[in-house]
Amino acid sequence: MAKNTTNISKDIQSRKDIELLVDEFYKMVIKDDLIGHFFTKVIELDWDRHIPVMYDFWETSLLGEMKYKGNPMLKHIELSKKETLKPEHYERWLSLWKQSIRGNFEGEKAETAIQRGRQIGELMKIKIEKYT
Ligand code: HEM
Repeated sequence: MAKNTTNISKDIQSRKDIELLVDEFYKMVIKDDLIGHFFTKVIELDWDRHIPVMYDFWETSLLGEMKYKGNPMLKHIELSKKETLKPEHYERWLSLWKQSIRGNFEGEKAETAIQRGRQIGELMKIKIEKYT
């Protein structure tokens, strides 16, 4: 059998794994024709601040380290007031999230990460419709 030279077949287990995942995700996001501009034009993100927040968010969600203390719903309600978040935006977000997970990890946490992304996205859609 060919030697596995990638880290596929390894589950998400550490902060380092989360960092790799989030970095891979954002590499795709900023180039994306449908949602990239939310991060580069609608909000001119301070990446040095935003990226560690995302590491903390996913570390909290997947590894149970209670590092993230923000309110993502509120952030996206405010975002959607600037440019409406539509179903196709959530779909693309989820599709990129899935690609970055499936391309790098495999296992229980990897599946949980996909489920969480989907569930939180669904919840955002409902809340944003209600509050914008
Ligand atoms: C339509 C899809 C989405 C778009 C276009 C989007 C875009 C953005 C943008 C532009 C920000 C920065 C907001 C700011 O700092 O003012 C942000 C923050 C964030 N997003 Fe999303 N997002 C989407 C979906 C999601 C989903 C489904 C999740 C979670 C599973 C998520 C988690 C977060 C978190 C945790 C933050 C950081 C909030 C904070 O600073 O405390 N996003 N998003």
